[in-house]
Amino acid sequence: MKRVFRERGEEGGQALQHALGALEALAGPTLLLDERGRVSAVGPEARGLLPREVGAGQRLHEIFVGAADELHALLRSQREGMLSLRSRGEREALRPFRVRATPRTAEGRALGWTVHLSSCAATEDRREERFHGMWTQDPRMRRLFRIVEKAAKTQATVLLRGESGTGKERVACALHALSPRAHGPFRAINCAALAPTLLESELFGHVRGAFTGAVRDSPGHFRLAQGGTLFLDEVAEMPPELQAKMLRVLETHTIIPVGGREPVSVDVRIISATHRALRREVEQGRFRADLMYRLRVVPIFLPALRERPGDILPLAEQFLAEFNAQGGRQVKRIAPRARRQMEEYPWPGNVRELRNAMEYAHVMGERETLTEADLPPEFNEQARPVRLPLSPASVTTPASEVEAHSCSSRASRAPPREVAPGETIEVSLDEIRRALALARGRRAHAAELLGISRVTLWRRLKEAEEDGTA
Ligand SMILES: Nc1ncnc2c1ncn2[C@@H]1O[C@H](COP(=O)(O)OP(=O)(O)OP(=O)(O)O)[C@@H](O)[C@H]1O
Repeated sequence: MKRVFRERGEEGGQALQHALGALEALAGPTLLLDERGRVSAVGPEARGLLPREVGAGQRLHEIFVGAADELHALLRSQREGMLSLRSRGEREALRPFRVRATPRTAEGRALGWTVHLSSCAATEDRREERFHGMWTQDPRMRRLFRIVEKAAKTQATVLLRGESGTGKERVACALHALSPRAHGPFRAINCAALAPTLLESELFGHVRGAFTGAVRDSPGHFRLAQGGTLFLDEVAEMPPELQAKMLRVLETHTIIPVGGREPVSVDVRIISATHRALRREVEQGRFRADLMYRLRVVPIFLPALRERPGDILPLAEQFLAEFNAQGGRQVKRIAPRARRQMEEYPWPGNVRELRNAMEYAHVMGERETLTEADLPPEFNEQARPVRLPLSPASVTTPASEVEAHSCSSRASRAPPREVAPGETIEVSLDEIRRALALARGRRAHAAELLGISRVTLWRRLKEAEEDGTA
C-alpha cells in the first residue's frame, strides 16, 4: 500500500488510506489536496493514472498545465474542467483528464479539496479534425462540430458564446455553409461597433429622407441577407430599444425600415454571438429575457484555448507551417522552453492571438528553432512583476507605486516595482549598457536584471543602432 499511496500531514494515517480507497471505489481516481492546493494524498487508482513522481507536497501547477491562479480558480469554481498533464519531453503528447474538485471542511475550517480525475479515452482524445477552417483534437470541440452539423439543417436560431478569438464567426459561417440556405447570402454585423441609430438603419434599412444624409433608400442587412443567414456579432451590446424591435422581427418575420411605415417580409435565419453570459445580462436588466429565449434556441459554447491546452502547440505548428509556406524564413521546430511558456500562457485572445504570436515569432526570430526570446513581449512582461534594479528614475511608473516585494536576493538589491498588464516600461540605453556590463555582455542575463524580455532588449539595441546612439 505504501508504494501506491502517499500521504502527508496530520490528516494522514491508516484511517485516511482506507477512507480514500473506499472513496475511489465509489468515485474513481482521487487526489487529496491541502488548503494551499498541494497534494496531501494520492489514491491507488489515481496513482495508476499519474506519473510516478507525482506525490505529497507537489502543487497542482507542477502536475498539470496551467498557471497556479487558474488552477486554483478551477478548484474554487467546483466546475468540471479539462487539464493536461505537464509534458516532460518535446515529443510527449499532453494527456488530458477531466477534473472536478469538491472542498473538504471540518467544523467550518477549510481542509483542502478532494479532486476526482477521469482519464479521457486515448483513441477519442487524440483524433484530430478539420472543420470549416478550424482544427482541433479536443473532444469538446469535436462534439461542438457535431452540434453545428445538426443545428445547421434546421431553421433554429443559434447563440454562440465564447471569448474573443475562439472561432465564433467561423462557426457561424459553418452553420450557414451546411444549411439549406448555403446558396443564399451570409451577412455579418457587429452590434458593438455602431451607434444605436446607425445600427437600426444598418439592420432594417432606411427610406430616403429618414434622417439627414439619407439621400436614397438603403435596404439594410436584413433585406440583403434575404434567403440566407444574418450573423449578429456581440448581440449583448444591442441597445434596449433595438432589442424590442428585433423581438418583433423574430416574431413577425417582417422589418420596418427607418422612416418607413410598411412592414417588409424577410426570410432570414439569425445566428448571434456574444462573449458575455446573456443570462447574467438578463438578470441585470440589460437584455430582454424574451429576446434571449428567441435567440438561443440552440446555445453553443466555444471553449477558450486555455481550456483545451492540447490544441495550443499543434495549432501553433500549423500556423508556423502556413508562414513558412509564404517563403522566407523557415521555422522547423519550437524549443522546449518556448513550448512550456506557450502551454502556460492564458491566451486571452485565444486562437487569433496564437496565430498573431506565431506571425510575430516568425518575423522576429532568426533561427530554425523558435525560442522563448522570439515570442511577443507579453509572454515575459505581463506575466511577472518587472524588477528594475538599476536606475528606477527613468521608468514611467510613478515612484509612489513602488512597493516592497519579498523575494529573491537580486530583487533585494533595489526596490522592485510591479508593472500592470499592458503598461509600457521604458528602459534607457544607459540602463541597458549598465545591465550588459553587470551581466558581462550576456543579453539574457541583462534582460533579466532589467526585468524586460530579451526581445525588448534586442529591439531597444536595434533601435539605438539604427538611430546611431548605440
Ligand atoms: N480551431 C481553430 N482552428 C484554426 N483557426 C481558428 C480556430 N478557431 C479560430 N481560428 C482563427 O482565429 C481567428 C479568430 O476567429 P473568429 O473571428 O471566428 O473568432 P471570434 O470568436 O468570432 O472572435 P471575435 O469575438 O473577436 O470576433 C480567425 O483567423 C480564425 O480563422
